[in-house]
Amino acid sequence: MDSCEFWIPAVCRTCKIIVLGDAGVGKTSLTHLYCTGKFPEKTDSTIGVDFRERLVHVGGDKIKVQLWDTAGQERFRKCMVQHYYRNVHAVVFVYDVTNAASFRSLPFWMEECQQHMLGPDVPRVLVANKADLVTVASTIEQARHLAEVHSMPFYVFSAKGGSKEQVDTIFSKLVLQASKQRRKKPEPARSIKLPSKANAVEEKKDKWTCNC
Ligand SMILES: Nc1nc2c(ncn2[C@@H]2O[C@H](COP(=O)(O)OP(=O)(O)OP(=O)(O)O)[C@@H](O)[C@H]2O)c(=O)[nH]1
Repeated sequence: MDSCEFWIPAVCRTCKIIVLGDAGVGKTSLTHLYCTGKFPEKTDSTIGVDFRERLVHVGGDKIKVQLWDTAGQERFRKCMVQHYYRNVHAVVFVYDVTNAASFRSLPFWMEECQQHMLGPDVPRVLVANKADLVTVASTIEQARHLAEVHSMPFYVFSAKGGSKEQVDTIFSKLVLQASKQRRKKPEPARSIKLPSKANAVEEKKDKWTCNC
């Protein structure tokens, strides 16, 4: 992981990426690989959400990539759903090539994004994970087609066998796209707003600038 040079003005931007897909498709493994460079030997079902971060340099900017590794199991996610979708800058959809049901669930995850006002301007990618276990009857061609229809980059990947460079390719393109997208958007009008105490923590998280 790159680190902030302590003597440089400590300002960077945060890019919030949510990782969505059925339980067990490898969301935790993928985000872990990106943030630590290693495939985790053991993972537990995510409850609610896990956060992982990595500092990267994109086109001269310092960006804190904040990954929201969401729970795939409905019972572990329903209380958190509203929080996942606040101020999202990019989305990673993951399915498991050995699990056709996880492929069939993709429209559900896309629909959920839409319901939470994530429009097509929010960059997204589709990852077909566990390619090391790929079988003849795999869904890869259908997934490639789905990605094309939704204008998403598509990656056939293995969090287990994939290298740090490969996982970096998936995320760095997404972060670059998200940061370009953000530049296009006008700054929100400045107004005086007194946040309630309950919202204060969430408000703080939503800001693009941070001290790190
Ligand atoms: N062979 C193989 N196994 C993988 C790969 N990615 C993840 N796994 C395994 O699949 C299982 C589930 O992985 P997780 O990363 O916990 O899946 P998840 O999507 O985060 O699951 P939830 O937190 O329940 O939503 C674990 O046993 C991982 O070791 C992969 O690329 N290849």
